[in-house]
Amino acid sequence: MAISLLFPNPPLTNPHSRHKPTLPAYSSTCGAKKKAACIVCAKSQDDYHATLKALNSKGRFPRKSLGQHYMLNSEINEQLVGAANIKEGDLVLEIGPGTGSLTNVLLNAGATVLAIEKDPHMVGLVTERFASTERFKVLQEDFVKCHIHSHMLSLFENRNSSNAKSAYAKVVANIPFNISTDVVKQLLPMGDIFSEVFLLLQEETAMRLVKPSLRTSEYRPINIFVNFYSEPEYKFKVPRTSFFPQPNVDAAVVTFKLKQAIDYPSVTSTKSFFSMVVSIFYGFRLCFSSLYLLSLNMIMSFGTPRVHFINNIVNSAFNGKRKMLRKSLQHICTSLVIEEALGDVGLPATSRPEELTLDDFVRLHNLIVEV
Ligand SMILES: C[S@@+](CC[C@H](N)C(=O)[O-])C[C@H]1O[C@@H](n2cnc3c(N)ncnc32)[C@H](O)[C@@H]1O
Repeated sequence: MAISLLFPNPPLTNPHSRHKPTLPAYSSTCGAKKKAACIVCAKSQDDYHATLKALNSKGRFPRKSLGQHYMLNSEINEQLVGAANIKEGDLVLEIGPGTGSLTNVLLNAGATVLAIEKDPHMVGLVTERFASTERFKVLQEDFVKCHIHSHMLSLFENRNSSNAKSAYAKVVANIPFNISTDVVKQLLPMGDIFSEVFLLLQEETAMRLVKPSLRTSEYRPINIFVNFYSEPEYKFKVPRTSFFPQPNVDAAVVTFKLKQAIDYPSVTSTKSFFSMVVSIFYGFRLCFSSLYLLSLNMIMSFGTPRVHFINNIVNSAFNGKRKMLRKSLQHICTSLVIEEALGDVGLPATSRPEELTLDDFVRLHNLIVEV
């Protein structure tokens, strides 16, 4: 009883506050709907009380630094798993399982789930919760730093091939909002591993990634990146009241259908293409050999060169200024050559980066950059 006074539903107390109330033991029955029943405990349902009970069992409070906003609405988890069309035998990567509410729905759909969770207490919680199934594995790692490509490859190798339905895995996750861009940048170039990525993101981020308009300040190099590697789609809005603790913003589910390397836009070099995109947007004067050295440096430090290289390029791009292309590309060739190339692409000589589509960037790159 006391717990509902401390955290009325919807919660009035901010559990991210420094003045944390003590959580008393919660002892009521959960009264689950059969649809969302846990594969371990047929009565469990991941609603408000079950989530508090789970956190309480480990003496945990949601941590803001880990973006811990837990999903209280099983219907949304069902909708997310339904949108991802998860079937028996599918291999799914989940980032941040938390108390395991989404994991539970994925497992119930017949998936084998690899979860990456940073918080050791949550790792303990889901390990116990799903101890009875061999279709669940959790690694205590920071997703931003982990070698997800090699984890997935070894999972594919160890998978019982008779059970495997697809040569590709999917990503289905309610991720912490603060690592959204890192997750997107890391996963989208992995079309050799994943067919689709389904993410619950902050709604504003979802709109920026999926529906940026040309000629607006929302249009950025990350949009070129997203469309280069995937076909993004906005699925549905998730109101902030679905989470505990309630965030200050609404969320949305987006999907990225990953392209195979053979379907990437035809550029002579991915490296020089993204370098050029950044140069165009922000007028950097780094020559490609400097960028190449930078990428070698990253090979040494991180081990996954291509992704981290591009991460760096796109990250840098967020901080710059916008200029006309004939100015920002002067370190590559003369204004005259740039104006001619723009003409060949069918664009005015005064074009600015936010006026170019992905296809325009590709054509321009292939006209002016000698690799
Ligand atoms: C928004 S909560 C979602 C929890 C759960 N999936 C749900 O729907 O209720 C995000 C989860 O990601 C975990 N997390 C935060 N940062 C992480 C990181 N860098 N790598 C892996 N997991 C992380 C948090 O501990 C938390 O469990």
